[in-house]
This record gives sequence, C-alpha cells and structure tokens, in this order.
Amino acid sequence: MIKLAKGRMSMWMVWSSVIFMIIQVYTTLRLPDLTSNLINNGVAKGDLPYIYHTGAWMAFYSLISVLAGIANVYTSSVASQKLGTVLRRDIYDKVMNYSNEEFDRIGTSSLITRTTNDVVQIQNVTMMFLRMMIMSPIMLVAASILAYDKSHQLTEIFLVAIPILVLVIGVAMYFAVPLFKSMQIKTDRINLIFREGLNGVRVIRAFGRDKFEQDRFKTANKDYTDNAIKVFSIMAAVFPLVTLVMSGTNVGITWFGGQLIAGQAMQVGDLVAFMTYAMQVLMSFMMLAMIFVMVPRAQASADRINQLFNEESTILDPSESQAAGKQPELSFKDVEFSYSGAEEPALSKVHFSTHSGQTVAIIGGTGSGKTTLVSLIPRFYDVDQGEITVNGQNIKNYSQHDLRDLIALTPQKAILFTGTVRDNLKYGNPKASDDDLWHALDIAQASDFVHELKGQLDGKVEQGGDNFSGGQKQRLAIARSLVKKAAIYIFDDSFSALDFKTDAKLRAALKQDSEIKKAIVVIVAQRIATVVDADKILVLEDGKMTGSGTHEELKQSNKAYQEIIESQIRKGDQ
Ligand SMILES: Nc1ncnc2c1ncn2[C@@H]1O[C@H](COP(=O)(O)OP(=O)(O)OP(=O)(O)O)[C@@H](O)[C@H]1O
Repeated sequence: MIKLAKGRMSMWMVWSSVIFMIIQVYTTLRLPDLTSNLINNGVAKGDLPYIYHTGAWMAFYSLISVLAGIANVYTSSVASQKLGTVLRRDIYDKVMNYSNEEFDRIGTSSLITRTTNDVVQIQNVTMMFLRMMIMSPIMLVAASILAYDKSHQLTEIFLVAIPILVLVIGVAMYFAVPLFKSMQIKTDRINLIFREGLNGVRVIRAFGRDKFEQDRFKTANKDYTDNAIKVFSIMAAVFPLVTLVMSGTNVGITWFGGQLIAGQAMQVGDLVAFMTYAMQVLMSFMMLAMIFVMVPRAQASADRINQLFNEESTILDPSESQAAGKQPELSFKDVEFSYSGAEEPALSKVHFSTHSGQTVAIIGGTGSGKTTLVSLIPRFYDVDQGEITVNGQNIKNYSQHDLRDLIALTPQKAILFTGTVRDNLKYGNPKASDDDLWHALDIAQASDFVHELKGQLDGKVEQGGDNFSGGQKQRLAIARSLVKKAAIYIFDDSFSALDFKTDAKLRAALKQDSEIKKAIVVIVAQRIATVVDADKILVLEDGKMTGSGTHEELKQSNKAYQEIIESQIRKGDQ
C-alpha cells in the first residue's frame, strides 16, 4: 500500500491532516484532567469562580477538539480522494499500454474491478489511516500514561481487560481476514457475469437462456453475499463482546475506585478522569483492531493494483525507432506463434511477402489463424520464431506508435465509440476534412445511409454503435480506416457483414482509389468471391500456410482451396 501511495499522495493534505489530528488528540486528552480539577477543586469545595474558569477552559478545548476533528476529516477525505483519482488515472494509462497478451491474462472484468472497487478499498483505508491509524496508538499510550498518573492501582484493571480484548479481536481477525480477502475475487466474478450478460443480452434472449444466466448471476451474487454475511456476522459478534469488556472494566473501576475513595486514597474527580482515560484506552484499542481487520483487505486490493503496475508489457519499444521508408513492403519470414498456455502453435511456417499496390487475401476455415496472422502485423503479439518486416525493417525496430501509424486496421468486430459519425471517422486522422470523410464513406459504400442520417456527419453514434445495423457499423469502421490514409490496410473479415453486391462494389472502389493503390491491402475473408481478384491469396489450415498464389493458380493446385470453392458452390455462394 505504501508503494502505491508513494508519489501519488498530496503530502500537503497529509501533513495538515496529521497536525489537526494531533491537536484533536491533545485537546481530547486535556478534558478529563480539567473535569477532575473541576470536581476536586471546584465542586467539592464550592468554589464557583474556579468552576466558571475551568468550565470556560473545558468549553474552549472542546471547541478546538471539534474544529480540529472536522478539519482532520476534511483533509483526510481530500487526501484519500485525490489518491484514488491519481491511482485510477495511472492504472488506466498503464493498462492502455498493455499488449493483448496482458489483456488476455488478466481479463477485462478484473481490470474494471481493480480500477473501481480495489481503488475504493485503498481510499477507505487511507482515510482510516489519516484519521485513526496514527491517532489510536498515540491516544492509547498517552491515555494509559495519564490514567496511570491518576491511579497506579486502578491501572491494574487493564491487565485483565486488555488480554480479553486481544483474545476476542484476535479470534475475530483469524476468521474474518481471509474472508475479507476473498471478497475482491468474488466481486470480480460478479462483474464478469454481469458484463457477459449485458454484452450478450440479445443472444441470451434469442436462445431463451434468460433463466440460466439469471441463475448463474444469482449463484455468484449469493456466493458474494454469503461471504459478506459471514464477515459482518463475525464483526457484529465482536462489538457486543467488546462492549461487555468495556462495561465490565467500568464496573471494575467504579467498584475498586469507590473503595479507594472510601479509604481516602483517591478523589472523586480523579476517578471520573480515570474512567474517561480508561474508555479512551479501550476505544483506541478497538479502533486499532478494526484497522487491522481492514488493512489486510486493502492490502489484498493494493497487491492486485501493484500487480497491474508491475506487469511488464511483453511488447517493448526499441531504444531508437527506425524511420519508415516511403515504398511500403511487408514480409513474413517463417513466422511461428503460440498463444501463452496453448499446446499447439496458432501459426507456423508462415512465409510471404508483398509490396505497395498489392492486395493479399488470407482465406481459411474458422480457427485457422487468420486473425492471429493479421494481429502480428501491428505487434498486438510478438512472433515466437521468424520475423516480420515492414519496409525492410524488423517490426521490432519501430516504436509501437510509429509502426501502428503505418497501419489502418478494421477489426473483425466493428467497434464504434459514443459520439458522432464525424468523431468516429476522424479517430485515426483528426485533421481530415469533411471532403476526406465523404470520400472514405463513398468507397466504404456508406455515404447513402449517412446522408439519410439526421445530422449526417454530426449524426449520433450511441454506445457500441447500437443505432446502426451490423453491416452499417462495418462500413463505418472501414471508412474510419480509409480516412487514416495508411501504408498498410488490414481488413479482418470486415466484408463478411456486407451483401455480395456491396462487397463487390466496395472492393472495386478500393482498387480505384489513388491513395489505396499506393498501399498494401490485406484482406481476411471466408468467401471466395471476396478474395478472387487479390494479387496473392494465402491459404491457412490449422495455423499452417498450405498454399499461396492467385485464384487461378490455387484453383488448379491447392486441395484446401478447391474444397473451399466446392463447399461454397454447393451453398450457392458463387
Ligand atoms: N486470445 C487468444 N488466446 C488463446 N488462443 C487464442 C486466442 N485467440 C485465438 N486463439 C486460438 O488461436 C486459433 C486461431 O484463431 P484465430 O482467431 O486466428 O482464427 P481465425 O482463422 O481468425 O478464425 P475465424 O475465421 O473464426 O475468425 C484458434 O484455435 C483459437 O482458439
């Protein structure tokens, strides 16, 4: 936790909070002594001026104590909230630099829980720390000394009360701490199921799996609730026990104190002051115990957040990025790649090269490695063997930023962001003019429906682009890539949501565009019709490249390609 707070805390607020806390402790500790004097020297002797004078001092100390308490709460809240803000910002920045491998390993739901729930735990404990973790030990020691000063004999009662408290709290902590720690993992699970349910709501309804999903959520929710109930039952049992110990201590003090007063070994005022100090000792002790229960949970959260910061991206930039050449060239040289933990490589022996003006198509069955192949070009993952070169340079010699600047990727699943059509289209090229946007929309066969849209380029895009059809989303995503004006365009199965006619028109428009003519176009497809006029077609089967050539060449010589043609003819695709 200290590691997380270091450099992220507003030290000015922390020190202000500590100073206010010390003032609060001092004034609170002064009050019992003044009460004792008021009773012993004022009330017992009927000295009214002394009572007024001491009473005024008591009111003054009380006021300062309250004001210092308010200031302490304010400064500790501000310090902990600011820490939360900085932590969330740093986590977001760090996570945005992760490679896909880190995303795969940690999982999106867990990343969300860590940025929200875990940060809140850290905030809460920081506030507790600034309010109580420093105050309680000071209060405990100081009140014990002052109590001892009032009566050596009565202090012996602590020798009984404190061990009982230690035992009660120790047993509670033994059971509660592991439960507290597992709460974060159970929160992860709830978030995961909730997210899946929201994202897949249409599929769930279409398959009539509402009940199944609700039960799945109920189970995770119940698991979390059971865990929480267990923890809070333990905590709830602690409070009456602690109150019992405190009441017992009070009774003991009154009993023995009464005898001391009867024997004239103690004054009434001192007994009252002693009782207040005793309560301060026991309360501080209880606060410390509560903190010890909260700290392990926050420490578990801190570990989870530290894990994000310690995660070194497997994709690293070179010390100096190479400048990209003018004439685009792309080569795969005996590339092999496996996903971490996978038994079989997702790609092996992939070898081809292409240059500006060429269209390379990648065809193969589902799971044959097409998306994996194109994900290696922008270095979402690094190859295990072989190398990929762009403009003659190993892609590892470019900074990720420079490399990705050369590439416009349209992913398999069209992703749009909340905002306007214009915002989405200008995503990769903020300087693009409206003419550029309309030109890209024309090529992507999207200008018709954007013209009809209310506001046209200023038309609203709702969350996830839900106000557009699948094919419209795909076309907007394609237009966004075209607006970027890149050296390498990658279309990962981006034409699959388009009908045959639109697919053909789009590819024809791509071929005629003067900018795209100068670039490399990589098209992943499942339909023969989409790849038929590519300059080079790569055939993938179970991660292996089993053929490369033009449509005519592969039609004659490649068995897998022939099978794909046959199966699509059977389906009436051609
Ligand atoms: N993030 C991942 N982690 C582990 N394995 C993965 C991951 N992504 C894909 N795979 C595996 O790698 C193999 C190739 O997947 P890939 O997505 O590249 O296939 P594809 O040819 O694009 O399939 P499709 O046409 O269905 O999109 C599959 O066996 C898949 O299970």
